[in-house]
Amino acid sequence: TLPTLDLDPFDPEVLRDPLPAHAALRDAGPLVRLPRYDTYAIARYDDVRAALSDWQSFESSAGVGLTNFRTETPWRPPSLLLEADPPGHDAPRTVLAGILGPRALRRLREDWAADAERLVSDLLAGGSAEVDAVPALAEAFPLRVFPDAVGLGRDGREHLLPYGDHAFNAFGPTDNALVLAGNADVAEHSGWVGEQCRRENLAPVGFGADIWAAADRGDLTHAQAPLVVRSLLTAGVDTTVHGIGAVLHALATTPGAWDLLRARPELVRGAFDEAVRWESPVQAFFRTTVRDVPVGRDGAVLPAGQKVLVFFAAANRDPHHWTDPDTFDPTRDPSGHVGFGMGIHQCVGQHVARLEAESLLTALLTRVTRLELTGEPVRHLNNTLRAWASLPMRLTI
Ligand code: HEM
Ligand SMILES: O=C(O)c1ccc(C2CC2)cc1
Repeated sequence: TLPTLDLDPFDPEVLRDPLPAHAALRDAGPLVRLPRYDTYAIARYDDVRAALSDWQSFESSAGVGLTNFRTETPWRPPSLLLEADPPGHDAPRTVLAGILGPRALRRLREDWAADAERLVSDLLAGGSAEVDAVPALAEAFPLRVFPDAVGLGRDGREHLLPYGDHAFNAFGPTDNALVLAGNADVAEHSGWVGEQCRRENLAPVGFGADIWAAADRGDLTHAQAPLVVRSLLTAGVDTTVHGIGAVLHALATTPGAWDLLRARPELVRGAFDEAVRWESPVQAFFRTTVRDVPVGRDGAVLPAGQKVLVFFAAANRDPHHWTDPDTFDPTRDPSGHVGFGMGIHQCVGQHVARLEAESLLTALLTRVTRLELTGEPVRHLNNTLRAWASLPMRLTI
């Protein structure tokens, strides 16, 4: 029989410190039963990679949360990328990959660097500064550059973070406290987000306009276009906010890391990916088995029609794959990490995330000689996101 853990991965205390639970899952075996939710978990690096690469056996179109779209109603119309499989997944993915690809982002590099310098310069106008790096940097920078890059209007942008936070909570159990708390305001946030996806509400230049132009070219249908814009608004804000929070926390708490990056700016992009590996802002997503599928090499078989939680975060700290996995090492080569996923659903916005982080970190590294915590960091709990609510820091010039 399969190893079983009476673990609730969505328990607030597990969300606050998931590392012991991830270690227990890896130690228990390649496939572990979680009877709490009548589901399963895969946490070892090799088995996570295998599951993510085998989209035919592990589908996304039944949803990547606990809710099984085959038998339950999703809280919002399913994503045409995240909650779709080939062939339906193919066109929206190809369109977004072109719009968010490294070449397409070249035109943003200069503006985002200048905007990061302005943000940092304002922050340091009075010399060294004590800030909460979450609102002042991790939230402020993405919310300055990404809505403009999408082509959103000025008003209502305060809906973006709470909408995304609820969306990420809603991948968990829909009756848990975090989801219930979010239900109160979700209609308002969701209504605003839906409005912004309409062609007439998007600027003539930006990712949104590019999506509608793809529909004009016939690469998408016009009915699909707003949902593809919605994907950007759902996936593109909270993730980068918490990715930047993670790398700032990692740099402030790893002796010598800040000095190293000031001396070797070519390490900046790798350091962000190392932070995405180390912290895994997106912790885990579900898949649903299409057939009975073997997992691991000890004969375990996952029955068809089952939801299984695929733990990116646990794989990213698997000692059988990574040397000294719990250490944030900006000189490590983090390639192969699954913090952006792996396979056909691998993050299509990863280049946007990297450019945002690189722009802000470069502006900070140029001006700040020392980055340190001045108080206890505070976690922001979410069913899917690993996040900081507060990072009290001193930026010394
Ligand atoms: C640090 C920041 C980010 C992290 C950690 C992250 C993480 C991920 C992960 C783990 C997946 C795979 C989901 C799966 O396998 O089911 C994914 C997919 C996706 N991400 Fe990101 N993401 C980030 C930033 C972004 C940004 C900035 C955008 C948009 C501009 C974005 C848009 C998407 C979309 C649309 C998908 C679905 C791709 C598909 O299913 O083909 N992400 N992301
Ligand atoms: O397509 C979407 O709506 C979507 C929502 C959330 C994500 C998470 C993985 C970053 C990705 C896509």
